[in-house]
Amino acid sequence: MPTSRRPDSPPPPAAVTAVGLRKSYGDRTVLDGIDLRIPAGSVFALLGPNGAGKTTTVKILSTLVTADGGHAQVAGHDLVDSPDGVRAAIGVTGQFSAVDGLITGEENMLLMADLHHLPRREGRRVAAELLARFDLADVAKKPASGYSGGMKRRLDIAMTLVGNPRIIFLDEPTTGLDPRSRHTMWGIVRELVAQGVTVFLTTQYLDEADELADRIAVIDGGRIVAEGTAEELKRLVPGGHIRLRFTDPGAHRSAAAALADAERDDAALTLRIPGDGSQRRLRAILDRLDAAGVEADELTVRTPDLDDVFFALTGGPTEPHQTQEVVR
Ligand SMILES: Nc1ncnc2c1ncn2[C@@H]1O[C@H](COP(=O)(O)OP(=O)(O)OP(=O)(O)O)[C@@H](O)[C@H]1O
Repeated sequence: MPTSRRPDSPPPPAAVTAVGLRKSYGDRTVLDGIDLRIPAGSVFALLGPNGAGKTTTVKILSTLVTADGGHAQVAGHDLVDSPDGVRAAIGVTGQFSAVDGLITGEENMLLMADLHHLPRREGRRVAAELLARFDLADVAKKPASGYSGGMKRRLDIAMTLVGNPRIIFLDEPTTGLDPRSRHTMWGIVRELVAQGVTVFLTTQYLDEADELADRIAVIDGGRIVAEGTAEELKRLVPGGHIRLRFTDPGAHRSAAAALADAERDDAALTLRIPGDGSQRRLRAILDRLDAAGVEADELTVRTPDLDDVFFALTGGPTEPHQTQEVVR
């Protein structure tokens, strides 16, 4: 559930602002003028298909790559004037993990503690605390190469937190993880935000953005094509519908006659009726079918979701459409 703010409270300061960020590789424009404003303490999702420019945005904002144009501030530090200030305030975990598989989880953590110049005793304390918090205490003394994908991601985030960053960039944190590990990762993100950390995540998964983000920007071909809350984005697309499927052509014909506002597909023997899927709307449709003496073989309700937004804005879905089936 995204974090919420009291309506009368002043807007929080920005953790990240970017204006007109541009980047090209050769003659290929990868970012074509990206504007962002991410309030401190919120979760922001940059949602886009492969090659949209998500990782490039993260690399620029985390000072790993220089932009060709535009400017940005992260944690109040300008990327160009104060890259060290930016680096001191952020943590980044990417698709290419910082975890060294040849050493143990604990050794990876202690290495990070050394990089942050923590005194030895303090480093051990922080490492042990974070390993426990991320459910890695039992495997702390085993080489990280034997960890599962989810464990490696958790270790990666734990390593990032050694520096106590106020802003964390998570580049596709759940790509390749099984559903359980994805949910664990979502829990971790929520916990971070509860502690006041700002989370900037990139994702190809609409449900992930929907689940976690206060605001979502949809990026496609290096441009932000829409930005808003999940609800605002869903309002951009036409409403849902109720779909009836028949096996008997006669029943299909009778139902079509009874439901004059239905869109009819004679080949598939389906009817598609605009509607919000509310109980009242469903009852009205079923009553009309009953009155006509026909019964549908399948009834599905489809409410607009981020898939639809994605489809409308980028010209293609990233995942198969999910339908909520209510009667079969
Ligand atoms: N160092 C580079 N040299 C040349 N092209 C690059 C370089 N880095 C990225 N690109 C190109 O820039 C485009 C955007 O890449 P980017 O990694 O930012 O996309 P992405 O949205 O993160 O996609 P993915 O989900 O696949 O990681 C891609 O077409 C990619 O091939």
